[in-house]
Amino acid sequence: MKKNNIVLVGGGSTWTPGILKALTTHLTSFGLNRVTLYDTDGQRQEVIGEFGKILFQEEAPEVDFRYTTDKEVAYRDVDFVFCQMRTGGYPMREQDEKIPLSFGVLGQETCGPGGFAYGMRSIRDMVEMVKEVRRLSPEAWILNYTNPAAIVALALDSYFPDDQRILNICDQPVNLLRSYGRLIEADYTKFEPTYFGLNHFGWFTHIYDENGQDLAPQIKDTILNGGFRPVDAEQRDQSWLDTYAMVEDMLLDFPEYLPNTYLQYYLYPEYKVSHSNPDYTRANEVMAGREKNVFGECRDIVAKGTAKDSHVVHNDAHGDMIVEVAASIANNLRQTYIVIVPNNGIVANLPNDVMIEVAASLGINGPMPYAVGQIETFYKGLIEGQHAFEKLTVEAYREGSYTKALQALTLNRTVVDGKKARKVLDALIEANRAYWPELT
Ligand SMILES: NC(=O)c1ccc[n+]([C@@H]2O[C@H](COP(=O)([O-])OP(=O)(O)OC[C@H]3O[C@@H](n4cnc5c(N)ncnc54)[C@H](O)[C@@H]3O)[C@@H](O)[C@H]2O)c1
Ligand SMILES: O=P(O)(O)OC[C@H]1O[C@H](O[C@H]2[C@H](O)[C@@H](O)[C@@H](O)O[C@@H]2CO)[C@H](O)[C@@H](O)[C@@H]1O
Ligand SMILES: [Mn+2]
Repeated sequence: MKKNNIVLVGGGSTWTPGILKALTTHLTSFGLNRVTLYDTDGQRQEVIGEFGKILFQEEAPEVDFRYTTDKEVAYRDVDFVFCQMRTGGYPMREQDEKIPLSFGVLGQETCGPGGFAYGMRSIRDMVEMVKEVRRLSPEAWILNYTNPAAIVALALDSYFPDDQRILNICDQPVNLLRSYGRLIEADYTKFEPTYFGLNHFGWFTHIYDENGQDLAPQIKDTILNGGFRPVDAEQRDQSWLDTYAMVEDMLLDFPEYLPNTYLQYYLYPEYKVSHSNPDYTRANEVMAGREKNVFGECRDIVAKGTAKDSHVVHNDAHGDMIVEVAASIANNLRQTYIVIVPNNGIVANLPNDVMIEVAASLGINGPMPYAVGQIETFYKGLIEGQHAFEKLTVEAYREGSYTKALQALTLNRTVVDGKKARKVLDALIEANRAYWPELT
């Protein structure tokens, strides 16, 4: 089996320890020669990098592990790029959430105006990353988690239409599959799902088991009769438990398919605003929780000199998914994952240029998505509106167009009112001067 050189972009991410751990537990399916962390923030990355040194020394000493802030070192001679950067960090996520809320509009990291603002920041750094990687490692696979993945995917498709080795992914569908498995006491690894939509905007239509039986009706009944909790409920903050609980509400109103949890923001924006604290949002919860814990625990591990028995890296869908996706591509395993790809006829009644999220077989030539066919009017209408928002966001960025930015926000189901959209946009422009192109 080939031994790969990989770089993790956003080495200082709170998710990096989990990915590093997943790399060490998947060595028999994804061979490693070298693992490099790269981050623009050297101080942040150093804490995780020192933890990584100990982890690899203990679990996989044969792998060359290193961390750097030098792009030339990071991106040269690489087989796989795992990307998870956050331009502007949590302080800007806090702005994305709080600014819209201050106008009575949904404040969320990847949805609505927050997702728009974050997308406008991510595009710049993601485009630069791809250019630099292509200069130094033209053949590398770029697997991207960076959010908002829907907007990032559309932007990268528009900047690099001929690049067949960029794959945008999200761990939420597989998290839902794991959660269904726990709910009905079934092995989720045997599930064969059918799923369609955009990123953070999709539905499971069927979940077949290994005998060909569709488990979706049983899953829906179980949720409607007893609620829904994430597979790792014991490790979740209350806001995530509330989010999963909303799946029951969505099924009561729209019982046809199993919804992605993120649809709650589009189907019930007023409820979500009225249940948000404009002074303490998810960014505050993450800074006080996951960020503090991950960095604190990495420092403790470094002080102790061992990562054995540590909790910083509980086995999570996020780490497993990106490593398994890489393994499936590298070794032509043709396993099925739900990933983000250009539509090109997969959903028959949506335009080709929509970046859809669907199940695909992943092999040496990348994703081979399974056909979905025609979708019904309700879903088509929702997706077309959301796609128009995403497309206008990318065009607003590329053209520096205030008009397109205003159109994007007005089209978004979480905003709707044009006057409100203008107020939110103007405040977001002010907060993002260091990151966005000028919009005229
Ligand atoms: N697609 C998914 O399902 C999924 C799941 C989880 C997290 N994410 C995304 O992963 C990313 C990381 O999330 P986090 O919560 O750990 O954030 P974080 O702020 O802890 O980590 C992001 C890191 O990226 C670094 N960074 C910023 N700009 C960079 C650049 N241009 N080049 C290299 N590094 C850069 C930062 O310094 C920081 O260390 C975010 O984009 C988040 O939305 C996506
Ligand atoms: O609010 P955050 O920063 O905790 O999470 C935002 C991310 O939420 C989803 O990711 C889940 C992930 O699916 C699951 O594996 C587990 O690790 O929890 C994460 C949330 O805590 C979502 O898919 C991502 O796109 C978001 O970045
Ligand atoms: Mn996601």
